[in-house]
Amino acid sequence: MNQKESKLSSHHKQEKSSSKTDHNHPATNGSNPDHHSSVKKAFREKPLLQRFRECSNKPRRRIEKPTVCTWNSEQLQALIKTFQEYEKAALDDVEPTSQEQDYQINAVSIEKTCVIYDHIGGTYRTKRIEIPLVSSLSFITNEKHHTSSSESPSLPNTPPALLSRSSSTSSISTTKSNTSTTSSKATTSGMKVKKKKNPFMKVYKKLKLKIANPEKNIAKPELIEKYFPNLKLPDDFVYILENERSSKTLPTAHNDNRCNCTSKCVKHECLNYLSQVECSSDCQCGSLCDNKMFTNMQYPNIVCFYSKGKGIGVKCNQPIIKKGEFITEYVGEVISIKRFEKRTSRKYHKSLHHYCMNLNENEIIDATWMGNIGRFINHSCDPNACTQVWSVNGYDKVGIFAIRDIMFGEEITYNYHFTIYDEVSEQQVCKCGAETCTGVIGKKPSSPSFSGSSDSEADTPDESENESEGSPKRSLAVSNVESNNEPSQKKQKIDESNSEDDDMSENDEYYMQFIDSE
Ligand SMILES: C[S@@+](CC[C@H](N)C(=O)[O-])C[C@H]1O[C@@H](n2cnc3c(N)ncnc32)[C@H](O)[C@@H]1O
Repeated sequence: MNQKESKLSSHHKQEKSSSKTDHNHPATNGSNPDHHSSVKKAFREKPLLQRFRECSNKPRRRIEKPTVCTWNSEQLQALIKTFQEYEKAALDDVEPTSQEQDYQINAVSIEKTCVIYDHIGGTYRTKRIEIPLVSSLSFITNEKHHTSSSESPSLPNTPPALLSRSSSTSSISTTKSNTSTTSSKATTSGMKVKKKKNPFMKVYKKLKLKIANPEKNIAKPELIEKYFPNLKLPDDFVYILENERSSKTLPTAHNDNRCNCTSKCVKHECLNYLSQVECSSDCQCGSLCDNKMFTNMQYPNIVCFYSKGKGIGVKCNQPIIKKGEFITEYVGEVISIKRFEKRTSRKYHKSLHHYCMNLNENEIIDATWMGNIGRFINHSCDPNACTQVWSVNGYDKVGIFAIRDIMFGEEITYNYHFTIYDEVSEQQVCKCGAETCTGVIGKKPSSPSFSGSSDSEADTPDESENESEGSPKRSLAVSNVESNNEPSQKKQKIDESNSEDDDMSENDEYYMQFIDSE
């Protein structure tokens, strides 16, 4: 315990013992008015110097107004580091046990601002952090820490907050801030080891963003842990299970999607399956229907990993994924072409990675901000998987299927058939490493404006091949589904009466803020 802390704790002890005496001793009973006035009188009669000494010796609680510091998002990492160091120092004072644990520190901003509020050696320090909306931080340290048997367990109803191992010497709070950055109201929070709450749920609820049913559609932390065993989910990304439709597309009628199977739908035999249509819930084969891969999310065991030079990738985590097997759906936000063009022209210029996938002639799947494991699958010029558009309950969906056997540990890839949709953007350098690598991902369309059409020809290398590794090229691109798997379904109707595509959606506003805050 440092000097300040020991001083403080002795003050507290004195204070505690004196207050105990005050309340228990009949002569000092605070409810006795005669006693009060006689004490006051005696005090007043003492010489000034003695009165002063008595007052200054009296233990006083230090109440310091928290000072508010503003932190931008870049300083956040440093802040967390400081905080971790502080935690380590504080923990040295705690009785050690043999326990070794991993500690997770989380910070989630609910409304732009998160306040870290800690208390060291009797001094309060409050730090306000400005984090982009719906941003979370999650740091897992594997360092050995001493743990105290008196360590408090998780605090159940705490708001998403920066969590740390704390003792009585530290506390952390989150704050709600509307538009003002100066007024803040701290609420108490506490430490927790490996908190299992899903932070995005609260964030999304608070911000009223367009996730129609967050309870149902936002993945549970367990699932995220499964897919990202040694990686952290990007801070600005929400893992969703099904497409979110911000475009007003109506489903096509699908009650005529009855297959001819009599007792059991078997893949490659079921007529629906062969025409890339998933059987609906009213399939006569009931629970024996084997053609509900999208709805039942029948994905093999796959995981994300760091794929050198390409960012995050996805690999096979089971002995084999058989040729033809469904791997995953490409899930994201389904938006109209118009909205896609707006977003790309205004927001995605700075993006290093691209997550837009052509769905049909009206719609794009944008997995930039929300999506599933499908959005992490990388491109290869010699891929082992492909994309197909299927009709699922009247809606188009993109599935990723194995085109050959994929063995354990092998990276799953498909050919993006990227279309670069403006004249200024550069093509991305391809680092797939295949013998047949064309050098770049996709090529520019002949027309400068985005047509949404698929370009399935082999990509051709150009002078960008010689681009140095250190300066990644930025491009604006959209992936295209394999041309031989063009949507087999009926055209989907846009609900004209309710189309708001010219307006900024709530999500768009959020994205703008996010980009602006970078
Ligand atoms: C759909 S994302 C794939 C996931 C991405 N790697 C990530 O970390 O989020 C597509 C982006 O990944 C990168 N990428 C995918 N395949 C690549 C490849 N073969 N070579 C270089 N970059 C690749 C590109 O930046 C591309 O725009």
